Amino acid sequence: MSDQQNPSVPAIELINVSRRFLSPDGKSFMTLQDFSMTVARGEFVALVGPTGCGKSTTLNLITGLGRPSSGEVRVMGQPVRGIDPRVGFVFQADALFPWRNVIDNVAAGPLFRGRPRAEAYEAAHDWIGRVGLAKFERHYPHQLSGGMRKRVALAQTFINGPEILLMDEPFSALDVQTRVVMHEELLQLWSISKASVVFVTHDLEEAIGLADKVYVLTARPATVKAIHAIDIPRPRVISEIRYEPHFIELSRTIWKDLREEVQMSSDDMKSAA
Ligand SMILES: Nc1ncnc2c1ncn2[C@@H]1O[C@H](COP(=O)(O)OP(=O)(O)OP(=O)(O)O)[C@@H](O)[C@H]1O
Repeated sequence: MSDQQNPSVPAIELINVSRRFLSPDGKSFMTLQDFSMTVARGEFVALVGPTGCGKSTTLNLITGLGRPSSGEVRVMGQPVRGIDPRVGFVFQADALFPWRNVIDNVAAGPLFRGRPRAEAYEAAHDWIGRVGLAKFERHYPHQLSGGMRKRVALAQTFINGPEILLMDEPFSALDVQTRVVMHEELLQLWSISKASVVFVTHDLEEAIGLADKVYVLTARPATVKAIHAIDIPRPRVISEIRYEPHFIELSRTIWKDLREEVQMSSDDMKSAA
């Protein structure tokens, strides 16, 4: 059996990864340093850390958009060498085509991948139904609410059957109630898809509610400060678990780690200003 198919080979591995950038004045600085992370197949990992520490950079290395300065990044046991069709993304900004209606947006991925038109549209119709937008197939993005656009983005991503899903603050622009609805929607889709997820967020409650593991990153250069296993049973009802004593206890413990780094990062920014 090849590494690609072997379920005991992790979906994602970052092994002692460092990433160096040049600042606008030409100085070199480290964003990630000796950063190691393993995401098992079907695992949901959340990354939290102070602003600017290197969370999006980490996702870029997994996508193949960026390359590590040292260390290794592997997807399904193989070194990352470029954009991998098994990887799906959902970012903070919508990636919807404003000139296409909902069904054309959702069908775009399979069409691009060469699926026959009738098949692509049938799958799009199915996915739009699954995210609760059956009555909105002919609407254009500007005619939808922020939450509805996110549902389209989820359908647009899951229709391609990603084995790995990278999410960079996907729900941060939504109001609190819509976010909770989207969390439940995402968990539902994820439980069916069995994708391995890396979810970047500033919101600790969001991280705990969704993830199997929460990685706390240090202030820049980011390295792993702590890994917290979230032993809350699934399926989870996000709107309810956040009031449970164990959830509050986890929040308190993880925030203790995170707070120190947020403080350090804020002090660094002030001294650099
Ligand atoms: N291509 C690049 N060239 C130069 N510097 C970069 C580049 N990409 C990122 N950086 C810098 O690397 C650091 C980490 O950026 P990154 O976007 O990964 O942080 P983040 O943790 O995702 O931030 P936030 O929480 O604010 O979204 C920042 O100082 C950023 O300015």
